[in-house]
Order: sequence, then structure tokens, then C-alpha cells
Amino acid sequence: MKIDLEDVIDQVLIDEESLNKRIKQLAGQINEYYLDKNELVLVGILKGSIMFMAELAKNIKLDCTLEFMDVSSYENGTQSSGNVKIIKDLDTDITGKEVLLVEDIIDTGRTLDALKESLIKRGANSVKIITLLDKPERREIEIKPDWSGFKIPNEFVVGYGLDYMQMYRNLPFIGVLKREVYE
Ligand SMILES: O=P(O)(O)OC[C@H]1O[C@H](OP(=O)(O)OP(=O)(O)O)[C@H](O)[C@@H]1O
Ligand code: HPA
Ligand SMILES: [Mg+2]
Repeated sequence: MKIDLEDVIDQVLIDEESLNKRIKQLAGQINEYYLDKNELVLVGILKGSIMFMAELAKNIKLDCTLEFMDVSSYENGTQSSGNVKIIKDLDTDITGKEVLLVEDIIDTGRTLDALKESLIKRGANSVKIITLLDKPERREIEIKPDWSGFKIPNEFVVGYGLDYMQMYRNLPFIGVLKREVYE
């Protein structure tokens, strides 16, 4: 069935061109920061980070590896359950490596707080955070990204990897989900 955007999206918050432009800038900062450091491991958090991870990685000009973890705290809705469960772990040893956690969004902060702690314990040389979107008004745990693409207001957004009940990840922009879809 064809998606009817008018029924789903209230407004386009960040269009594709702005996303690509900002991600190139972020990649430039990453290239500079990690230039003289140990081996870099980009760790994308499934599934939300897929688009951001791909676009960021294409613009990174350093030796690096790509890893993925899958954790879950949002159980098919718009509210965090508060429990962070690891569903898929890393495939490699990160001892002594520079880990960059790649996220689509920081909302309550629970996902990244749990992940960062777990990766530091495993002996990474450093664990830093890059997020495409930051929704600071919703924070429950004090955690700040090292690099952030856009600060956004307290609205539920979809597209560019972000879902509502697993849908709309494929949209090439970030849009505000119409309230009538989930209320
Ligand atoms: O800061 P928080 O409140 O923890 O929320 C942010 C996290 O929640 C979403 O993931 P989700 O668990 O829904 O899985 P998904 O990436 O597969 O959509 C999002 O992709 C972040 O990983
Ligand atoms: O605004 C959001 N949209 C989609 N997934 C999310 N996970 C946390 N916040 C959001
Ligand atoms: Mg989600």
C-alpha cells in the first residue's frame, strides 16, 4: 500500500538536504578528533541509527570498523519502558579501542547511559557518543552527546531510521508524527 504522508506527518522538521549537509560537517569533526588516536570502532545502535550510520560512515576518512548492537527500551510505542535489554551484542573485542556510539536520537537518555557504562567496563580506551537528534526536554538521566546534529523540540518524530511501531523508518527526512496516529 502506498504511504499517504498527509495522514502521517504533521510537518517536515529536517529535510534530506539539511541532514546530509549536517552529517558531512559532523564527519569532518570526527575525522579531525580521531586522526591520531587508536583504532576507531563505530557502533551503530539498531535499528534507529541505520541511515545516520551509513551517511556518517561514508564521510569518515579514517581506518575504522563498523559494529552494531541491538537494544530495546521502547516496546512498540512512544513511551520508554525504562528497561534496556541487549538483544544483539558486539561481534568483536573492543579492548583498547576508541568506541564511537552512533545513535539516531537521545530522548530519556536511558539507552545510551546503559550502553556507555557497559562498553567502558569492557576495556574500551574511550567511549564517545554521536547522535543525529537530541531531545533535551525529555531527559531523565543526565547524559550529553559529544557530537549532536540537531536539537529538536519535545515531539515524536519519525523518518531517517526513526520509527513509530516499526513503520516510517524509510522516509528520507525527519518529520513530526501526527498526534492522531498515536493518540
Ligand atoms: O534516550 P532513550 O529514551 O533511551 O531513547 C532513544 C532510543 O530509543 C530508540 O530506540 P528503540 O529502543 O525504540 O529501538 P529502535 O532503534 O529499533 O527503534 C532510539 O533509536 C534510541 O536508541
Ligand atoms: O521521537 C522519537 N521517535 C522515534 N523513536 C524515538 N525513540 C525515542 N524518541 C523517539
Ligand atoms: Mg524506536
